[in-house]
Amino acid sequence: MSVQLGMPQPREEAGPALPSVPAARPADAPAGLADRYGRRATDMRLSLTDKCNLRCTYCMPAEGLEWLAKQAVMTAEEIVRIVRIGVEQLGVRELRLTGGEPLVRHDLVDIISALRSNHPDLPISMTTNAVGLAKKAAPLKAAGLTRINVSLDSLHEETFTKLTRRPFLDQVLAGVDAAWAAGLGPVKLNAVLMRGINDAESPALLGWALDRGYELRFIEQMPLDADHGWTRRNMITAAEIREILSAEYVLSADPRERDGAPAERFEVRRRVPGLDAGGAPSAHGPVLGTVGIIASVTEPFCSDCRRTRITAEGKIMSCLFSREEYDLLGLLRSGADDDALARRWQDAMWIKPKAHGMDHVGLDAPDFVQPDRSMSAIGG
Ligand SMILES: Nc1nc2c(ncn2[C@@H]2O[C@H](COP(=O)(O)OP(=O)(O)OP(=O)(O)O)[C@@H](O)[C@H]2O)c(=O)[nH]1
Ligand SMILES: C[S@@+](CC[C@H](N)C(=O)[O-])C[C@H]1O[C@@H](n2cnc3c(N)ncnc32)[C@H](O)[C@@H]1O
Ligand code: SF4
Ligand code: SF4
Repeated sequence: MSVQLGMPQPREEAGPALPSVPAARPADAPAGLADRYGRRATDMRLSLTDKCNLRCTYCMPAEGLEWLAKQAVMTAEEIVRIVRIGVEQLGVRELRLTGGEPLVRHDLVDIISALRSNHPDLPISMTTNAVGLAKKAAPLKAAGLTRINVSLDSLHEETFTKLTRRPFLDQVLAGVDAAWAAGLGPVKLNAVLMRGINDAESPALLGWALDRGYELRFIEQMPLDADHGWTRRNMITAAEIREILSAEYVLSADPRERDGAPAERFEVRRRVPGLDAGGAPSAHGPVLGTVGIIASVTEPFCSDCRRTRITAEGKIMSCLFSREEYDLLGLLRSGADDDALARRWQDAMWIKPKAHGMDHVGLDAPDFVQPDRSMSAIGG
């Protein structure tokens, strides 16, 4: 779909009317990427590609999903310029590279080197499925990548293959270890729990991660799958996750500040028979590590959201569930200067929805409309 410069680009799907004409950003609006609800985005999530070599059931369809044309995707130079504007003019304080699968970009190492040379102190992390990471972890570290998050839903080949529709578990495990060995820690792992598929494996997956010093996070499935198969009733909730884990572990609030993070962190101790019925942590059980729970659906964290997203084709998405996108790359390619690009970005962020793409919280609300893009195409 071609995009008109300066105009919000409504998604094409049928559904309830889009929000009314956005309020203009007032002249006295706070600096940076502020919005109408008093939040300020300092965490930039940039999608390097819409392509992926896995097809996770909660994200992509089994087949199909046309890739963007090569010329529609931001080049390395364009990415570097957009990040520079974000950091130098708009208060971006951390950068997350995502996709699609960032590792499928052949110029990934060059992009990271260029970003690092412009921004010596910027935390630059990457979220990846780790297929092919074993060979690339050391070069990525050398180029200046700070740390890495890996998606790993199961340690069982059959379950892994069922969920990702590809038989690459060994490669992913090798990638996780290589990331650790290369110094890309702390290594965080993401597991989306799917009822009847990998939910029962969650305590074992946690034990495996704790043994190795990886920080595992369990994620509530969001309605961002290309197949539109998500239902509120079928998803595994944060409360259920805590319940499943409590058979083997005692979780207690991590005293560290959450600081706008999607994951609520818990310290983990092994459950010792004889603990009180409320599961109070045993004075005897040592803390084995932490686990995170990302409860976007049942315990949303939108009121403290600090994220701004740029899709692989250079569109600004103020929210993961935005139904409106603003074209930054088109403006850049038209010859606009940095100030004009910064203003466009600020305008787009000013009208960031309150939560979940709407003016109220609720992925299960009757007026929620699932974006027609899958998570892979938005940039998770
Ligand atoms: N609702 C919502 N969920 C998000 C958003 N960003 C990420 N998530 C969810 O959080 C999960 C983990 O994201 P990651 O890319 O690993 O990064 P993170 O947890 O945000 O960041 P770190 O803990 O700092 O590494 C994703 O798989 C999504 O399910 C967001 O903006 N909104
Ligand atoms: C879209 S992927 C992109 C990066 C990389 N391909 C990966 O899988 O890590 C980013 C994150 O989104 C998560 N994700 C994808 N679809 C999701 C959904 N429907 N609900 C919740 N998280 C989802 C994945 O588990 C992954 O951790
Ligand atoms: S983008 Fe990430 S979550 Fe989506 S299919 Fe690829 S590996 Fe799976
Ligand atoms: S759903 Fe939107 S507002 Fe809520 S945390 Fe995610 S990006 Fe932020």
